[in-house]
Amino acid sequence: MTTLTPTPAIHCQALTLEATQPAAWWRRVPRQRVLDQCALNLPVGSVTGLIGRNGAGKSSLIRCLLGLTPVSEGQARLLGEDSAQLSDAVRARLGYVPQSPELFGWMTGQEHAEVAASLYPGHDRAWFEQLAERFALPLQQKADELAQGDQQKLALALALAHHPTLLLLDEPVASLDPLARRAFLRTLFELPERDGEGDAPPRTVLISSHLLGDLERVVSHVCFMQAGQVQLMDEWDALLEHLRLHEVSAPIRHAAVRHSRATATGWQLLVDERRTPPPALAQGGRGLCMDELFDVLNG
Ligand SMILES: Nc1ncnc2c1ncn2[C@@H]1O[C@H](COP(=O)(O)OP(=O)(O)OP(=O)(O)O)[C@@H](O)[C@H]1O
Repeated sequence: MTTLTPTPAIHCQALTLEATQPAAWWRRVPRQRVLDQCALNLPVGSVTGLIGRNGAGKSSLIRCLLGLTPVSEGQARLLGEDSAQLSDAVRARLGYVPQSPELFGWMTGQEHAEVAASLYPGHDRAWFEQLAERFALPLQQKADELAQGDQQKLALALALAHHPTLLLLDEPVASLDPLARRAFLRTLFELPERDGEGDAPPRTVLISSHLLGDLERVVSHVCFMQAGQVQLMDEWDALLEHLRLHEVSAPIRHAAVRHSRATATGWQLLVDERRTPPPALAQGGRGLCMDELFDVLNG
């Protein structure tokens, strides 16, 4: 009997984007590749935090996944279709919020909703208005007159209003105040249940953010990026359970050591207990929160 593997919501392999401009003079090592052989497999219903330092390649990856930036090599698939040739049916199931909201400055929130309704057959006006109320968003004001955070809220409400099956959010909460951030993250969490009713597939979310405390509360998976590469991609609960930080005097090379870095007093090793560590690393060590893991991976 053959077992069918469900189609992932996002799949990419060997995704590479060559830099089109010369490397900046201030970079010590000229960067030829904005993305370098990125591979991802995000199951339907997952909420994945995309994490990395400024310039790691998060926005570029999201744009390549969406087919907005043509890749130099490799392939990406969203909801089972090639990103470079998405059908209208798949486009109608996507929600995207770019880092800087793309709004029409002269139009009010209500007018934006009318445009969204003409583009997305599934646009749900009542849900859009509920979201606006939840985010305390003034819908009668022109986008140009909205504060930066309110512009971001409008972009979020518009992206959520047609109940997308797959949401790609590029630093969606960076300008939101703590109340609005909590309201948004609560909404994000509620959505799969809401759409899980009936026959609708659960929602998949890829969200980039530097607010790791927030991400830690909502994600099922994490993808750490560094210098255009996927550094670590896994289920967050599995990393919490199996990844341990060991402080040692000398580095140890072993398949269980996922990352090592020198410190002032010795070495820090990130050890994955699922890979049968050597005796010296089989016990001890300590678990890490997302902030600490970020520090170790980028230190
Ligand atoms: N077409 C291009 N040619 C050359 N360099 C590029 C190109 N596109 C992006 N870059 C550079 O690649 C790097 C990755 O940019 P990107 O915006 O994807 O990073 P990011 O992880 O989203 O950063 P941030 O957290 O600051 O938003 C940056 O240094 C950017 O300037």
